[in-house]
Amino acid sequence: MSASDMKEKNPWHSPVAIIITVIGVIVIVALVIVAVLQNRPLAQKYKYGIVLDAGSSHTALYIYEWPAEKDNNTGRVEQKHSCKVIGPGISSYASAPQKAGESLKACMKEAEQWVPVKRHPETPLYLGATAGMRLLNIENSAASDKVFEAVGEALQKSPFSYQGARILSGQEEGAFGWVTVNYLDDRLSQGLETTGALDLGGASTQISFVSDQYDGSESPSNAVNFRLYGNDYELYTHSFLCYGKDQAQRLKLAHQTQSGPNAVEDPCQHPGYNTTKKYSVLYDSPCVSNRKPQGAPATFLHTGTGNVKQCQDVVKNIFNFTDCKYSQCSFNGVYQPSLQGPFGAFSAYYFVTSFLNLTDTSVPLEDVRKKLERYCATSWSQIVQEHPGVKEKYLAEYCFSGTYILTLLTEGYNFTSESYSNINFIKKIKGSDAGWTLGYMLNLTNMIPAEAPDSPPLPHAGYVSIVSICAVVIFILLLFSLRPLWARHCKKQQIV
Ligand SMILES: Nc1nc2c(ncn2[C@@H]2O[C@H](COP(=O)(O)OP(=O)(O)OP(=O)(O)O)[C@@H](O)[C@H]2O)c(=O)[nH]1
Ligand SMILES: [Ca+2]
Repeated sequence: MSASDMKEKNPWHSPVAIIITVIGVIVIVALVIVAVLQNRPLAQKYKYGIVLDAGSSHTALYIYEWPAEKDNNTGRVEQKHSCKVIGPGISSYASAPQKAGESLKACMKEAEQWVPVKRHPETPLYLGATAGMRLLNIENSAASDKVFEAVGEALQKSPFSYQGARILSGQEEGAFGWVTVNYLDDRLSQGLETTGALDLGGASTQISFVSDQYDGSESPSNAVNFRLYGNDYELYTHSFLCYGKDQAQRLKLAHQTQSGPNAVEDPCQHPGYNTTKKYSVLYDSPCVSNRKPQGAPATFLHTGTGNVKQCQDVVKNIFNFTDCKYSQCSFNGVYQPSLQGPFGAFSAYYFVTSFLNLTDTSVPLEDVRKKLERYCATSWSQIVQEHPGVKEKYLAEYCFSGTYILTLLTEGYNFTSESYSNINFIKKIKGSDAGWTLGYMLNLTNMIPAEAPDSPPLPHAGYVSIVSICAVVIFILLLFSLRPLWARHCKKQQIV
């Protein structure tokens, strides 16, 4: 037998064997590629969104980040960075609107550093204004328009995709705060019992929670309906304009100055506190402007007596607990269903309680009151001496703010000694600030689906295992199918 004959008759060179081998190799390679690529977590690429929270007391910028794939995944949006704008809130620039725009520039530049350059044009940028601009709009809508114009001009110059600036309604502010807290806690995606949200700002305060008692039929204006991840939520929410802590302080002082316009002896200030204040500043807000005493002098002397019980009585005066046309109310004739579930309390609730070491709500309410009593009774000079790094503006307010918070929670919202322990004073959840901004962005970018997303039937490791097993089985079958050819080949070799 010639060498060429051998080559022709060699079963390894028969067309069937070659086809089987080629197909086998292709199938195995294809399966391995599929196993590796299928459902594989791709190299992480991120998308970004920016929200400016134009509050009454200041503006803050938040940058959010999430993986570019699977936007709908639970709890995947995280706060990457925040920047506090230097200066007051944008509503304070009513007489110099241009400065409102300029004040945002430093934080906008910072945002450019935090978001990768190639993502700039596709990154949405929103500005939401809250109670400060609501009040300015009531007082002087032309001035409020000018502030928005200036702010819009400044933001349009940024490389981001500017989506507009607007005033949020109190309802939106409350509802988006609730979405943020529950999203960050992964409660929405898992259909768990939700957490109520308590937000205390400078000019307004919000309460939002789900109650079995509330279906929106009584006081429909307090209802917000959501369908999120396949679950329906009927949320109760209310925003009290003028009951943020700065405006509440004005309401209280306005009440106090009614009885003697030259001086206010204030139980909510520390003994020894002594400052001359301008009436024009105190009454420069629609929350109190109609209460200015006739023929009041230009200034009044504000002194402290540091008595928490009397402070509580003065604070109670700013609430109306008597008028209620509903089955039950919080205050000022506003309907509120019975409190239910845990609550997250953020913004000034947290600033104040953390300063006063009162964030532990397992401490009985009576002990909390006693602690506050001791704090308020401490002389102003001692307070200043003990807190050298703290801004005097804040320092002068903690006695009032602590008393206001306890009064608002217990007398206003009807938290009892027992339900008080359901409150968690929080600043951040898993690294993201609690507040309305994240909920606002999730809503505007449609990032929370109404229906539960389809989860893959198997995790990535499961796909790889199954495909590997298939590949091994096919390889074994291939070997078996080639066995007769291999046997014939060996036989021929022996003959030769
Ligand atoms: N003690 C303390 N107070 C703060 C701090 N930051 C803000 N505040 C005060 O806490 C109150 C609430 O602050 P924010 O939650 O920022 O209020 P805002 O968003 O400007 O106001 P709204 O538009 O009513 O929501 C205001 O009286 C602020 O002056 C802080 O770091 N420490
Ligand atoms: Ca706020």
